[in-house]
This record gives sequence, structure tokens and C-alpha cells, in this order.
Amino acid sequence: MKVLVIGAGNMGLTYAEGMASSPLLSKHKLRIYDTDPKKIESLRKDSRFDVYDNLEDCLPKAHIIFVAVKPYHSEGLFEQMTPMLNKEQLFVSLMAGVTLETIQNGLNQKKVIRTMPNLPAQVGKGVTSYTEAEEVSKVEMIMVRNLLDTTGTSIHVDSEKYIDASTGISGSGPAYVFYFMQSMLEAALKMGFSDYDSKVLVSSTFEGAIELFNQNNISPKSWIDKVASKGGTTQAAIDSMEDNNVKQLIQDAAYAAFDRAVELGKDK
Ligand SMILES: NC(=O)C1=CN([C@@H]2O[C@H](COP(=O)(O)OP(=O)(O)OC[C@H]3O[C@@H](n4cnc5c(N)ncnc54)[C@H](O)[C@@H]3O)[C@@H](O)[C@H]2O)C=CC1
Ligand SMILES: O=C(O)[C@@H]1CCC=N1
Repeated sequence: MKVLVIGAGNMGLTYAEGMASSPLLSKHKLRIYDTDPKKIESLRKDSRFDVYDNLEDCLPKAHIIFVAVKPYHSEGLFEQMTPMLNKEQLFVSLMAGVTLETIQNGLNQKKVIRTMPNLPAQVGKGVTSYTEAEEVSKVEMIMVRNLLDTTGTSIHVDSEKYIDASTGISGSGPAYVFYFMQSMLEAALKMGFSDYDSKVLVSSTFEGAIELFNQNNISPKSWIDKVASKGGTTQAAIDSMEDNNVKQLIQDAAYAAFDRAVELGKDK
């Protein structure tokens, strides 16, 4: 099977790297197309990929095409792609907001799957939500799911609403975690720890907490109770967060990303 990734940026290249070793690709190397000459030059040094700088050479014969450009580049790209397509091809969008209908109309094609991946896919720990147009067959869905799973785990959702919603939780979510990490790093530095010690204190704390959460069937709220002694230090920190409405602010942030995904879909 010939798989083509269009757009070798943060997300496209991450997916390309994950899928490059998939047995589904059999004897064919993963194909990548990008318009940035510098990127092309550096990708050509990577023996896992067949790298292209023009669509005519890679698009017409591809079976599954992943589209990983920025949403605002999609319209121009679709116009360029349309004359080279055939009805057997399957399209998988990684783009935030851009709806199945917009992609179908833009490409004049029916077989489209929309996904929302996230960046931890770079270390095989991504989570991707996905949903499909009704013209996509069950076999095609299984093939794509197997490809998505090369970058971590995936969840099927029944409607595009949940693709936009997962953008607010998992797609943009790693940035919220990094925001929290950055805030704690800055606090550690202010307290006088070295760069190295601050990094160890913060990253080990995150890693340990996630591990506890994953290895036990206990809610984060219950874990908070296990850390916090009555009248102790943790309670002082949690009270400070509650007084400052931090929980509501985080939820507002997740909804802001969700709303922006919906808005991006309407911009098209
Ligand atoms: N970065 C992230 O964490 C996530 C990104 N996404 C989605 O992935 C898509 C790509 O985002 P990033 O990888 O972060 O962007 P990026 O800017 O890192 O990569 C985009 C790539 O597309 C290339 N490109 C631009 N126009 C092109 C064209 N006409 N043909 C071929 N290549 C073209 C650029 O040269 C660049 O290499 C976006 O639609 C975004 O919504 C989704 C989930 C997470
Ligand atoms: O910020 C963005 O628009 C993309 C989608 C989810 C993560 N990055």
C-alpha cells in the first residue's frame, strides 16, 4: 500500500515516522511531500522516506493520503490536488477544524477520515480521535486505524463535534500540561534551585503522578486527598488554586480551544 503524507511539519513528520515501519506499507516506503526546500533537503537524508517536492510525482498513485498542512493552507492545496485524484483514494486529515464536508467539497472526493492527533505521538504516546464520512468502508477504517495506532492509541468518535471537542482536550492538551510545567519550573527557579534540579523536580513529579494515575483506578481528586494532610502544605496550595478559580480557568481554556476548532471550520 502506498501512503503519502502531505506536510512534513510537527504533526505530519511525527505521523510519517510512526507509520514508516508499519507492516501495512509492505515493500513501499512512506512518501512525503512538502513545499519547503530546506525541509525536503533534510528529509532526503532519511532513508525511511521517499521524499517529493512536487505533487504530480507522488499523489496520483498514492492509496492513502494524510493531509497535515495548516488549516489556512488547505484551500490552495486542495485546488492543486483535485485534478490528480481518483475515486479509489482515501484521505485522512490531521487538520484542526476543517470539516469532512469542506474536505469532500474541496477535493471533490467522498472517502475522507477526519482525525485529531496530538504531539506525544513523537514518542509513541499520542492519542488520536477519528471519525469518517459514510462513504469510507469498514476495511478502510481498519487500515487507517492500524496506521494511526503506530503513533500511540486512537479512539473512534461518532461525530465531528467530538473531533472539535478532543481538540480542546487532547489535541491542544499537551500545551496545557507544558504550561503547568513551565509555571512550576519558574517557581522552583525563584525558590533558588538550579536549572538542572528544577527540571528534575518538576519532570519527576509529573512522571510519578501520571504513573500513579495509570497504575491505579483512582480519580485525580482522590489522589489529591492522599497527598494533602489536613492543615498541611498541599491543602494550602489547593486552597490557593480554588480561591483563584484555577479549575474553572482550565476548563475555560479547553472550551476556548474547542470553540476555536469549530470557528476554524466555519472560516472555510
Ligand atoms: N502541532 C500539533 O500539536 C498539532 C497539529 N495538528 C494539525 O496538524 C496540522 C499541521 O500542524 P503542524 O505540523 O503543527 O504545522 P507545521 O507548520 O509544523 O507543518 C506544516 C507543514 O506543511 C508544509 N506545507 C505548507 N503548505 C504546504 C502545501 N501546500 N503542500 C505541502 N506542504 C505544505 C510546511 O512546509 C510545513 O512543513 C495543522 O492543520 C494542525 O491543526 C493537529 C493536532 C496537533
Ligand atoms: O493549535 C492548533 O491549532 C493545533 C491543533 C491542536 C494542536 N495544535
